[in-house]
Order: sequence, then C-alpha cells, then structure tokens
Amino acid sequence: MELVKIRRALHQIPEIGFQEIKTQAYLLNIISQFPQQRIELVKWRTGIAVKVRGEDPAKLIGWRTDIDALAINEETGVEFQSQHPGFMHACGHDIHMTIAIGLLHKLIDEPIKNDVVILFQPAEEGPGGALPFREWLKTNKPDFLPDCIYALHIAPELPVGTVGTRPGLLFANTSELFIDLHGKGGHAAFPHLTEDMAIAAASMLMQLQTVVSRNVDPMDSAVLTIGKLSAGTAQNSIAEHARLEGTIRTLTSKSMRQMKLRIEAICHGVEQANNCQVNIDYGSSYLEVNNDERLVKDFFRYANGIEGIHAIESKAAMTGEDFGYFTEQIPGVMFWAGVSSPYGLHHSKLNPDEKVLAVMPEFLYGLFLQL
Ligand SMILES: CC(=O)N[C@@H](CCC[C@H](N)C(=O)O)C(=O)O
Repeated sequence: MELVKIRRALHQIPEIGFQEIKTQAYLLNIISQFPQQRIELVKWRTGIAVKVRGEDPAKLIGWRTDIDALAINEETGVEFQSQHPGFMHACGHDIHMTIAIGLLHKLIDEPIKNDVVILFQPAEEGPGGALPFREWLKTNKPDFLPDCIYALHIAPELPVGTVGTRPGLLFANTSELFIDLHGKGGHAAFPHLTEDMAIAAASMLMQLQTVVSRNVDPMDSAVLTIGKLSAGTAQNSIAEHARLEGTIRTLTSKSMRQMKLRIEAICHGVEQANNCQVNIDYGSSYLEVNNDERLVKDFFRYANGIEGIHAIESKAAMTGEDFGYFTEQIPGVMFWAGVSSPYGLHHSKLNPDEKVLAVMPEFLYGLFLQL
C-alpha cells in the first residue's frame, strides 16, 4: 500500500464538515480497489462505514477516523500543499484517514478472528458528525454498531512511535459560541450619533476573559477562546455589526452550564451599556471523551509489549472530540499518536511526520488481533 501517496492526495483536497465530497469519492475509489469478498460498505451523507468479516467472530470491533478539514490557509510550503485555498488538513485528519485505509487493507489481506467496522466520519471539527452517524447506524444498520470502539488523534509534540492515553476523561466538554452585536452605525466623524459595535465587541471580549479567571473554581478548569472577531465594513465608518466566534471548554457539564450563565449576563450588560442588540448562538456542543478503564489497561498491556512503541499516560486535554458520543454508549479508547511536528494542531504550518503511516496500521492490527 502506498500510504504516503494516499495521504498526500487527501491532504490536497481538504473539505470542511459535511462538504467532504471529493474526500468521500477518493476514499470510495481506494476501497473499491481492495478485494470485496470480505467487506460490506454503506455510505452515510459524506461518511462511509466498512465492515470486514472476521474468521470466527465473537464481537465487532470499531475503528473511527474523522475525515474533515479546517478553514485555515496552509503555510507549510510542502509540494503536496492544499489545492483548496483557505482550507487545510491542519488537525491531521488526512493522516487519520490514511491510517484507517492502511488498517482496512491489512484486515482484508489477513483477516483476524473478529469482525471490524471502520467508520470514516465527517464533520468532527464542526458541526459534529459522530452523534448523527451513531444514531443513523442504530436505526438503519444496527449490525454495524461495534461492541467496543477505538480512535486516535495525532500529537505533534510527541515523537513517532509514542502513544498516550489515560483511563476516564481524556477530552473536554465543548460548546461553540457565536455572538452577534447590532447597533446604529454611521460616519466616523460623528461617533456621538452612533452606537459603535467595534467598541461594544472589544469591551465584550475583555469581559468574557474574566469568566474563567473570576467565575470558575480555580480547582476546576475551563477555557473560553474567541478565535475570530470581526466588525465594520470600512475604515471611516462606525460599525453597525460585530461578531465574536469562539469556543467554551469545561471538564463537566455543570461548569458548562455555569459558564453559559455568566456569558449571558455579560452579553446582557454590554447590550444595556451600548444600547444594542446581542444574539448568542451556542452552535454545536460535544460531550467529553471518556475512555473505558478496562480497555485502557488492555491497551497499555499490549502497547508496552510492542517494539518501537513507547506508551505514556497522558493528561486530560481541553481539546474537544465528538468521539465522546461513541464512548457515551460504547466502551472505547481514544489515544494520541506522536507525529513530531514543531507546529501544533490547527496551525497553518502543521507538518506531521509521515513515518507514523508505517507504524500505526501495524500497531492497530496487532491490537485488534488480541482483543
Ligand atoms: C481535536 C480537535 O482539535 N477538535 C476540535 C473540535 C472542535 C469542536 C467545535 N467546533 C468547538 O470549537 O467547540 C477542537 O477545537 O478541540
């Protein structure tokens, strides 16, 4: 299998959530070239589920890969750079998909005892594909619902060959946050006749940063990041509209509810103080990822016996993952897999080491062999 070639082809066609048209077509084409006798395939929106029949199955093992990209303009300078300006596989889903293809090929070539289902899931970065995919499978293809489920996420800060996970909570609760401010704009020279939404948004941004520092218990943890701020249309016109786009991360759903109450209070205050209308939209939200304790123990027992693999216990992270909707109902494990890149996730220069493609499919095949 020419996995590097596949990864580079996928890297060139990054598409955001539920728009993974070329990605789905590319994956279907690759899968169609594999022997078909042992596999059954279904499509769901822009996703795919492929089941590989085992030799003497006692259970169905699940592997999930995400397939979407981000609205980030690539700056790696690699020769196989994104052909979709403004979009990039900046979270490694091109690597995730290629590992899944490598695993699928190996399972078809050398079947194991158990059945395996590989889920190519859209829209992990948003608005969330895991929950509707899971629900669709339940209704339409219940025999594709695994008894246990696994997934990985690339870790730029770890060397290739290092895997890391932990029992229990691995990733946070998340909620997107979109705030629109509307007021009276006008000529730059007559501010007293307007309500400046750029000023209102700036003040709101600063106040929002007090939610974590002043309202969340310091022994708990939370994040509120505004990743995008926009206001106005011209340099000499006072903005009548501003928008803040961000995300909220907490370790429990209780702190998520508390943070939302504080955000709403701040928005109400800004509305009063600036004589404007503020609308809040929480977009999509993800459950935390909770790893199954027994499966994590088995994972470490297996990983510690594999030459070239260094298994570490990771800390919980404030990243979000809709894989949490799978671990909500199916015992599962998500783990980090090192890809040694000086630039982190969601960075325009993220450049994972492709050596991981030679390591991970084999590692996963061995893991699934002994389950
Ligand atoms: C692994 C990873 O980076 N996941 C994303 C998930 C984002 C969910 C949603 N769009 C949000 O921002 O809340 C992450 O940013 O952690």
